[in-house]
Amino acid sequence: MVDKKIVGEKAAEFVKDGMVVGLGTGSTVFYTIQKLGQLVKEGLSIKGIPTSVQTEELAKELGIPLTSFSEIESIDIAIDGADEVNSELELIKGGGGALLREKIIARAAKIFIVVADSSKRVEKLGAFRLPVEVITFGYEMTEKHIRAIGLVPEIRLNGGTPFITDNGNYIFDCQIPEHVQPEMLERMLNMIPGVVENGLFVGMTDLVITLDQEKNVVMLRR
Ligand SMILES: O=C[C@H](O)[C@H](O)[C@H](O)COP(=O)(O)O
Repeated sequence: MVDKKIVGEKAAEFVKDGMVVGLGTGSTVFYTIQKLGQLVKEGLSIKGIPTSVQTEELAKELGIPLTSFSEIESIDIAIDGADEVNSELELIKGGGGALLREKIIARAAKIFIVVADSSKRVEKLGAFRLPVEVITFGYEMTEKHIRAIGLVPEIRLNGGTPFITDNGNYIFDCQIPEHVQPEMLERMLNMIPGVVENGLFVGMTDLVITLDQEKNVVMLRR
């Protein structure tokens, strides 16, 4: 909890007056958003673009002005959490089900910052099952195709029924093969009809804000 707060709040230092800011989703970036809410109250002028309904509600509660893609040309900075980060700054995201909007916003951002306590740092991606967002039509067939490329998918449930994303889709949480290149897997999955997006973020992260064993803030750059 404390670790998430330290890295989350640190990221707010990168946000400057006048910026359009991609607001991520989850319990780490929660602290960034809280801090930004405080700075806005103190006079910081920014526009947020949220990656989920949950974050939109939080930002509204905190008084952070929001914008949308119909009003902006680009995003100056996006800040988000991650479920796993490797040494190449490749990520698995989507534990909270927000991966699709998160990837759209990360891709649109000039700078993409990840806030991740040390528990998220891994040598190899994959201990955390990879979230894959699929449309509901034909999802049984989509599952077979995902299985056919070597993954072991399991539909995400919420109280016994399929979890529904903010976009009205389902999520398969997938065990991924032991020796797989994240970039190749990201592409292969997105070629399957019915797959909308997957939680591999490759070549997108500019900076990871994390902690070392002594709890000092560490910046990992690409
Ligand atoms: O869909 C959720 C997002 O990808 C989150 O950024 C990710 O799950 C990390 O969340 P947390 O900071 O709560 O561990």
